[in-house]
Amino acid sequence: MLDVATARARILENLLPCGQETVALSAACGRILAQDVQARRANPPVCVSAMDGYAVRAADTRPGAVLRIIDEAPAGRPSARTVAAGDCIRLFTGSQIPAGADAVIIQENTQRTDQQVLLTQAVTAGQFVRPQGQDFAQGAVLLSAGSRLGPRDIGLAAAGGLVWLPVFRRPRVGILATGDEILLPGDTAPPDGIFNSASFMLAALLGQNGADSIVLPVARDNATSLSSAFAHTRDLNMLITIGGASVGAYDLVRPTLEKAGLVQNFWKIAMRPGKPLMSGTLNGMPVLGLPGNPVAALVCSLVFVLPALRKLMGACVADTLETQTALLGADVPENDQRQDFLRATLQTTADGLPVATPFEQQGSAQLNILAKSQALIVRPPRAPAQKAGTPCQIMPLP
Ligand SMILES: Nc1nc2c(c(=O)[nH]1)N[C@H]1C(S)=C(S)[C@@H](COP(=O)(O)OP(=O)(O)OC[C@H]3O[C@@H](n4cnc5c(N)ncnc54)[C@H](O)[C@@H]3O)O[C@H]1N2
Ligand code: MOO
Repeated sequence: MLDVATARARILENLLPCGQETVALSAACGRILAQDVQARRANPPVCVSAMDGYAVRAADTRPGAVLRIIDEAPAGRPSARTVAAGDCIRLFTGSQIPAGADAVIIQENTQRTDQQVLLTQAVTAGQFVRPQGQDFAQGAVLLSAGSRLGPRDIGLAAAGGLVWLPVFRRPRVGILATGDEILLPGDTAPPDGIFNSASFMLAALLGQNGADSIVLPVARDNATSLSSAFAHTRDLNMLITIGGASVGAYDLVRPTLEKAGLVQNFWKIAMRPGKPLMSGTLNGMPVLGLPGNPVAALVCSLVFVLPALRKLMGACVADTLETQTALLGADVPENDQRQDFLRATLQTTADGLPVATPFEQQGSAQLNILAKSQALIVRPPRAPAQKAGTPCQIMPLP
């Protein structure tokens, strides 16, 4: 059986971003930038005042100096006058600094009498002046291709005068649950039916991570139903199947996909939960066949589907699984040949160290325990028995 790291690398190696589109600033948060973005103008575009006060020539200022107020220039209404020796212009935070002036004296350090102002202090050249381009110059690269746009990036792009941003398309990911026993939540018959938890869990996870996730109608455990479902996947960027991946007589997903033209990349990996994972391409579209046990489907989604999605979105993906160090909160036994992903709670010691305590029950159908877990403890194949307090690797759960 393939190890987890090799399986991950083989899934990621041939994936390409889904193409580009432009979106308005207001729709760009969370998207991945497809090209570098340059400022259309400098910020600030001209020298502006950082305070409410008077534009002056620093050389004219000293305690007791009296200056003539020759104009008033609110923000957005620059003065056409030039500040000559002995002059000043009334201005406000954000006002353009008028010609001739090189500093701003704040109004608290002045006493105004009609058209004159008495200074109580001197100021130095440049005081309270925001120079043109202080934040960024015209043409400066504000945002780099491949970055995920957050609220602060949107603010920066807006400050640079951008209206539209080039982003990678949101990958369309189809989620196809399979199984004769699978019901929509809310259905009542048959009484032994299993509610489709996995599709809704994965749709939420993928939607939260930038995909357009499409929950497809459940396919039944027969070749006719499965082939008809596969026929409707042509416009997807990735297909995720759930269930029917193992070795039972009704596990028909892989054989039916093969009849439809699947080129198999691999099937079965040394992972718990997640052993029957399958990877391949159907007419060029990446396909991941996840195990039906919903906890296995979720763990495989975190380890394989999310990195694949990031690659389809044009984002950077680390070469290896990203884990953090914690201390074991309980003894764990020797591991077998499968890399283990144990559901665990997280606490913090008085020294601020994270402690991960695995649940006693680790069933791959136990969604209640999954929902109460905060992390997965990642144990390599053949890890020896370890005592509580030993360092371990964890993946925090979203
Ligand atoms: N003889 C063997 N049996 C099994 C093996 C094996 O190696 N030899 N592997 C086991 C492992 S590991 C897993 S994981 C499961 C995976 O099986 P399948 O992918 O074929 O999944 P199903 O049999 O279709 O379903 C398993 C289980 O999950 C429930 N299920 C399925 N889909 C959903 C869904 N969308 N939402 C909620 N629950 C779902 C289904 O009812 C079953 O109970 O195989 C082991 N067997
Ligand atoms: O490894 Mo299977 O994937 O849950 O039990």
